[in-house]
Amino acid sequence: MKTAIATVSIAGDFSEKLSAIAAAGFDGIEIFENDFLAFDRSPKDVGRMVHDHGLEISLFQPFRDFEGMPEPQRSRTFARAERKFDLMQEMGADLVLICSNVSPLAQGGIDRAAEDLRELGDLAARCGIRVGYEALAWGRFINDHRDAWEIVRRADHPNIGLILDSFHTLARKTDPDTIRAIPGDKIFFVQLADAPNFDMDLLYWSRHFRNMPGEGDLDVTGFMRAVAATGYDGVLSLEIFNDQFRGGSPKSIAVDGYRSLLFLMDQVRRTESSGRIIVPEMPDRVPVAGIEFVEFAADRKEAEELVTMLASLGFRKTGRHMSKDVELWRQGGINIVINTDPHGFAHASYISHGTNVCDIGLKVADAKATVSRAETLGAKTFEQPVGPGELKIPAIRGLGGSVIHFIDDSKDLSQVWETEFERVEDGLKPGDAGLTRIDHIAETMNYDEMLTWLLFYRSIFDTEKTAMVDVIDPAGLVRSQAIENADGSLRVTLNGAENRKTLAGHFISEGFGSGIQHIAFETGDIFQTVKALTRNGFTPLEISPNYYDDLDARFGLEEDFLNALKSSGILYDRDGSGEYFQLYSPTYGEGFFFEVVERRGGYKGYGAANAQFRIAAQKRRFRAKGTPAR
Ligand SMILES: O=C(O)c1ccc(O)c(O)c1
Ligand SMILES: [Mg+2]
Repeated sequence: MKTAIATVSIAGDFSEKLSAIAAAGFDGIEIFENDFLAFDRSPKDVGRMVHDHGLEISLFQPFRDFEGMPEPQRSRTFARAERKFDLMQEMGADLVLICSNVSPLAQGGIDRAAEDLRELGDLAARCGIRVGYEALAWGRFINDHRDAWEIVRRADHPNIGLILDSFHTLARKTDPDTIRAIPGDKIFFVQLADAPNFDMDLLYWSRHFRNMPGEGDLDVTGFMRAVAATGYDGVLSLEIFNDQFRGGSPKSIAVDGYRSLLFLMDQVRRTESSGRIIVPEMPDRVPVAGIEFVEFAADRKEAEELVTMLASLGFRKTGRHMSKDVELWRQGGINIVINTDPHGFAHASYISHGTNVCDIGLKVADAKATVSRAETLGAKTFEQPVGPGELKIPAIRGLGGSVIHFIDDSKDLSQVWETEFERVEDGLKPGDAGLTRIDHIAETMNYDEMLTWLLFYRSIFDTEKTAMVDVIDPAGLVRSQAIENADGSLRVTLNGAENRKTLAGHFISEGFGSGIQHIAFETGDIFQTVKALTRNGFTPLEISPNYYDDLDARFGLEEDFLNALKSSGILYDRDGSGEYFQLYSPTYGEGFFFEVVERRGGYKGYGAANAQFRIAAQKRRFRAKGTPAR
């Protein structure tokens, strides 16, 4: 498989783009003509620069408004094409993209267009150039790949072929399986892009909101399966027009792009065996069976406050590490590790972020295979020296430089707690609060980073994404989207802050980076949990009484039930299949907090409708504590 990416997809000037694209592992680039025109080096120099980066020019594009022009524009158009062919020869490009005509002067007619292309084919052949014809979704007469193919078929010229672009096909809801009938050798090039499912003008949608395959809602996999079935084994190229990417980090956008292509092709290979597209071998997406632990980095003093909160939530200290200053706190199936050791990764994480969740452990079937897939997809592996009595646990880097460890059922890893920790009695008497497992972890990041982490989780783990929801903070918008597996044993919410004044934005700026901002524990009975928490001295976040009036108005709740919610500060939601109860801890440090949830029936969400009221309450509490208003 040869991979490429269009220069429009990435921020920076032409040479920055090239460096980022080459470093990410692509074989080639599509030179978007304006990127060349804006650059002040000759076509020859550009060709040399591309070559010096170990890349090839896979495509030069776009040539606009070609087919179906009346005279005198027609002759002008052919003269313009000839000039561009000269330019391409100097650059060392041998494939040009012609997109379907959008000019008001254009005349329709499949045969007229086919004749124009045939004539252009002769001109191109003399220059050693091939021409690919692409239907823009908003083309004046040609806006469907089936019509573009019919024109190419009738042009019947070895130098004229078809260019497919997943966006144009899928945005118009054209069945991608219609591609299966096209001979693979007449498809000269394939462009790939995904997009979120918006109902908007096609051109505007395409020019501003495309994203990497796997980041959006289009069936790019279905499209690519159909392409693979034709026997096409040419270049797969990303052509992503995206406002955010234009201002993003060239390096990280390029890395995401490469990851998205590998992810896509790996999926295609598993479902379309007749295809001829070669992808590096990797294990399939990894099913996760749950969160085995979360680890906090802290110093001893700050750990005290954290431990007090955990104890009030019903956790007990059950283990002390054999050789390090590390404690294990447990309740139900939840393991919380508190690492105050003055050496190693956790300490480094504490130094740069303050007290924070520096590490999570995921339960998987095969920890080594998990790292192998992640590594093939460009994730960074993590290792640190193994101390006396410690196990070597496979790990990768996650959000904000944190670590994700993988625990499987192999003999040593499944015994990690018994091997590395000695049992202790904490001498405390807090009652167990009935917390059973981690329902979800919530990661906060800059909005610009959200797609990166969405793709990270979706490509490595067998997970899907939920729809994006808006969370209203009094100081701005935070967008939230969850990644989850089918049985709910892994749920991660990604929360993208657009500014620093929101609770989420404040957490990022004061914690020096993205990270886990809250952890939600599950209980089987929230009212019993509240009783235990009260006995343990836990004070929940207080919610405005106005919220409960509205709950009653919306759901018509029993008076006793409503009062029970209100007196305990429990937030409530309902969907078609079940109910959801949420209780919050006060915030800790720069805005970290715990949540307790109960799901009844098949409730699927995360209480998005309640988030605004929770945030307002948290901000009120910040102010009451005398912390500056935020
Ligand atoms: O938006 C455009 O004009 C445009 C140009 C070239 C393409 O390949 C494309 O998909 C869109
Ligand atoms: Mg295109």
